[in-house]
Amino acid sequence: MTVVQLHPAAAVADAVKVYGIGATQVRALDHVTVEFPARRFTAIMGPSGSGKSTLMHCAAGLDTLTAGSAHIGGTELGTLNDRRLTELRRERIGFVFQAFNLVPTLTVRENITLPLDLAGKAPDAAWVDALVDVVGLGDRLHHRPAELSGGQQQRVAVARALAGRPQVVFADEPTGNLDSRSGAEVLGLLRQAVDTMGQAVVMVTHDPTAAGYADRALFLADGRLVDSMDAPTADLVLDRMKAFDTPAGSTRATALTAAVSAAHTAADPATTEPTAAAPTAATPTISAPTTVPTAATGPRGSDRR
Ligand SMILES: Nc1ncnc2c1ncn2[C@@H]1O[C@H](COP(=O)(O)OP(=O)(O)OP(=O)(O)O)[C@@H](O)[C@H]1O
Repeated sequence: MTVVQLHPAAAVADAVKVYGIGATQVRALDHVTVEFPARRFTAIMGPSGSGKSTLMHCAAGLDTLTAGSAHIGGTELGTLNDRRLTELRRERIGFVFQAFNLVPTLTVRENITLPLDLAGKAPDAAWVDALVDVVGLGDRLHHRPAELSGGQQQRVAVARALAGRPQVVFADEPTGNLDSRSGAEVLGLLRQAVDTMGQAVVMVTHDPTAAGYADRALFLADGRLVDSMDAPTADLVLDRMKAFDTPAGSTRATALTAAVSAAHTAADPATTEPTAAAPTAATPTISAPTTVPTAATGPRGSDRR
């Protein structure tokens, strides 16, 4: 029997990020090791300034590490020149930002296919149609972003992130500008992308309710990975976040650092993918959904167990 070496969708190892020099130096990441498995939804949480965005930006190749390494699949980002890194971000990563970041002059459909157009690739019409159905914007395809609600715009952004069948979608506070109902729709879409399309999703959030949609929540404090929670619920995450506000919580966070780092270095064979077939833009890692849901999926805990 052939034994196949497996890779997570994304990972950082012993990641250090230092901003500034001398007295103004900030250690935003302090020896963080974490894997983001394929087909899993990971939430990154922690107090303001704990390094969440820095971790996401370095894992996604939007920023460079001071020390340590970052991988997308089997590719180490530090080995790529600027052109290859840009290609990798365009072809293997989907992004969803708090501010939607749609192009105002383009229609909904044009925004969804923009990453493919920029890459000079013909959109897979059946796949785009399936995404449009999933995000429920079939009657808005020729509208411009300004003619849509915030929630609708973010649903377009999610469809755009999924359009190229990326290896991983990074979402930075995707519900930060939305009311709770629109936020729930967007989170349901991300959950659905994981469950029905096999997508890996990594989301930075302050919101315990949002983290409740994830398979695992990671907690950062002072640039360190200090805790993790499988099958998080909003209440459990809220309780964990409250602990950061107390001296005891800080102490506990410090004590947990080593254990959590060690746990995350262990590969998860059930949720990783073959090295020999490390996906590229040409490797279909996501299959089109066979059914088109009529409503956004709820939090992981309520609809899957
Ligand atoms: N470009 C930068 N230059 C200097 N310091 C920075 C820079 N970006 C982030 N930092 C610092 O690094 C630390 C981590 O910032 P980061 O934005 O990653 O935290 P965060 O957990 O995402 O915070 P928030 O929840 O408030 O968005 C903070 O102390 C921040 O001030």
